[in-house]
Amino acid sequence: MLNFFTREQLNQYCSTRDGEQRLGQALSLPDTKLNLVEQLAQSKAAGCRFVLLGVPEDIGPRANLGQGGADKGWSAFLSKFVNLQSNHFIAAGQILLLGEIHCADLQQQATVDIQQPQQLSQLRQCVDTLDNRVAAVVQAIFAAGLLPVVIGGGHNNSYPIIKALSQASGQQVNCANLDPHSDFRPLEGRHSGNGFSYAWHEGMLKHYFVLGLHELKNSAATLAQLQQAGGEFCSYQRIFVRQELNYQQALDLCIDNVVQGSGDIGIEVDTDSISLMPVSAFTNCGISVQAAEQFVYQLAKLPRSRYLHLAEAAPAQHPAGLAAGVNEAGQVLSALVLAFIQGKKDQAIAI
Ligand SMILES: N=CN[C@@H](CCC(=O)O)C(=O)O
Repeated sequence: MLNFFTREQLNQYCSTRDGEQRLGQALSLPDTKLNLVEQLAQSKAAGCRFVLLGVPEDIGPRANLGQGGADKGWSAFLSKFVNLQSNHFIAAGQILLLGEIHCADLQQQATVDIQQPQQLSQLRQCVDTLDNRVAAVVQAIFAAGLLPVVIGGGHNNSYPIIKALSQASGQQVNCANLDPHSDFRPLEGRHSGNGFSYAWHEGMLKHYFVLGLHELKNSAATLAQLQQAGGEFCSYQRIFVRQELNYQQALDLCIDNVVQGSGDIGIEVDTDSISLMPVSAFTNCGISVQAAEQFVYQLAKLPRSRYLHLAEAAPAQHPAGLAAGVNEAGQVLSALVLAFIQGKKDQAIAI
């Protein structure tokens, strides 16, 4: 249920220029003769640290009654990332461009009328099927001692990633989530709004902190359930409207929360936290790209942070159209991946 990335695909994204080497020309690609476990072991032995994995789906946001388009986030990322320059600022050889979760069949099944309860329930079943595919591949990456960077699709994919990390590490996972939404909606069938409530309900999530939560984009029931689970947050309004603390102080609260205990740490970014980002739930009342980069960078510096997940980018939702959306989403996603790689390079010895 994983499609390895091929040289032919890469050539479609990567433009070359004499005298320059682009990231796409320097990073590693899988050997299609190997199976996933063999590939990951070989990559690890060859000095790889980061594994790029795409999830080209938007069934999660649609099963959450939201807008589609998150299936194109991965390709937008690739179109920008592989054309960045390869130079001494980045160890491109440490990056494996693994491929993408096979989603085409699920995407095809997802042309349903969500107003019909039975069809909505079918769509949520498809998300459940997707969960199993994502969890299996991500668990293999963790088991190989590598750091997955999961891009594209809805925020529903937080659940299988947390599950994979919890199973690979044998303990509950802590998560820092940059998001206006807590994604702690009821257990009503899987979708992009309940990845963390499902993970908590199944005993896989321990310390959970939402940075930049929007006070009026979370239902009273969701907030009550979050509180009952011991989840914490620092709201967008506390930081930017009432100015009770500054962004760095809020980020420090987040870090202090997720370093508790001994669990591995997940770095989750719903890109709908970023102002003007083309996403399923568009906002112009969000944070800056630089603030999101700082979130990723500072959390990546923690030795126990084990993955980066970038969700919800939906290029077609850009007000100026798809081409502008691909440009914007591709650049922002690339910047956040680079912040993660930089943070791991500057990682502290131990916390
Ligand atoms: N992952 C996003 N979750 C949001 C989506 C909101 C929207 O689509 O408008 C939520 O469930 O509230």
